[in-house]
Amino acid sequence: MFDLTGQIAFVTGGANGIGKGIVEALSQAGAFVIIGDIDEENGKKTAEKVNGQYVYLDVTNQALCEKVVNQIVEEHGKLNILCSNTGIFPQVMIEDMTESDWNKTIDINLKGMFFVVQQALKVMKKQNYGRVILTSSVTGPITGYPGWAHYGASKAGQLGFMRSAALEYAKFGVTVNAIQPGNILTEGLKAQGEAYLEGTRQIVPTHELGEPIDIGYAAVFFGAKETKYITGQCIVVDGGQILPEEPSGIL
Ligand SMILES: NC(=O)C1=CN([C@@H]2O[C@H](COP(=O)(O)OP(=O)(O)OC[C@H]3O[C@@H](n4cnc5c(N)ncnc54)[C@H](O)[C@@H]3O)[C@@H](O)[C@H]2O)C=CC1
Ligand SMILES: CC(=O)C(C)=O
Repeated sequence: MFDLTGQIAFVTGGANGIGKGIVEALSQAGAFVIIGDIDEENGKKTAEKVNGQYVYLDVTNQALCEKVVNQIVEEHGKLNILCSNTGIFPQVMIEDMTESDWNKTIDINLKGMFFVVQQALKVMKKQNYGRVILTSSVTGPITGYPGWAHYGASKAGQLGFMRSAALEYAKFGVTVNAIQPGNILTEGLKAQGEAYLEGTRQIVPTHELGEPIDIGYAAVFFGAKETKYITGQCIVVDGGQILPEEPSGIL
């Protein structure tokens, strides 16, 4: 079950953090994984670790997204799985938020996702097969957090995009699904500061932050040929963070 041997997978933002966890899980399941990231040093290291491949990719560059996806197909003959995972989450309160703050987060998280997914969907439609997996978040679609209004909007926007994409491509054997991580210990999350991390440990029922591989296993599930009848859906991977109705529900 869930054997990805022979599958070609592309993971954006795969050099570090959650993307790296996705790369490792897909690779463990047998896929050949290509990492697209602006971080060349760590991208190459991660690729080496899984006997995969690194390619420079800035998801805000539409022409580059097209070129990279086409190069993957030229070199490997196909693209079975796309994990659109790149994202940033700087905190800034609404009153202080500049147009540039807003644009940067939306450009990377939402427009960048569109640029990559659009190219992959074209290829997958021709193949009559594909698995597109977005890394969204609980933040935006389900929860909020001070300083993450632009971020939450980008992550909720991804799910809006996903539902229409799932409908447009269902008859071509392509599924489009999303993972909604809670708090996963990555460099990006560490940048929020120790007080944030400790506060979060207290409100997650497991009292632990997630590991990148926890998201990777959900990506394997959505990436498998067996999950062909699931499209336009989300899996929350958050250690139960969004469940309690009030604080005494956290034991
Ligand atoms: N860490 C967490 O708790 C959560 C993270 N997420 C989402 O998971 C995804 C990954 O987050 P983390 O691993 O925590 O972040 P991270 O900051 O640890 O890693 C992000 C990766 O994206 C790459 N990247 C940044 N800008 C790029 C660009 N323009 N083009 C290509 N690559 C670029 C970075 O080089 C890095 O490798 C993001 O979409 C984030 O919103 C969602 C929920 C929770
Ligand atoms: C960064 C993020 O989406 C969190 C912590 O939910």
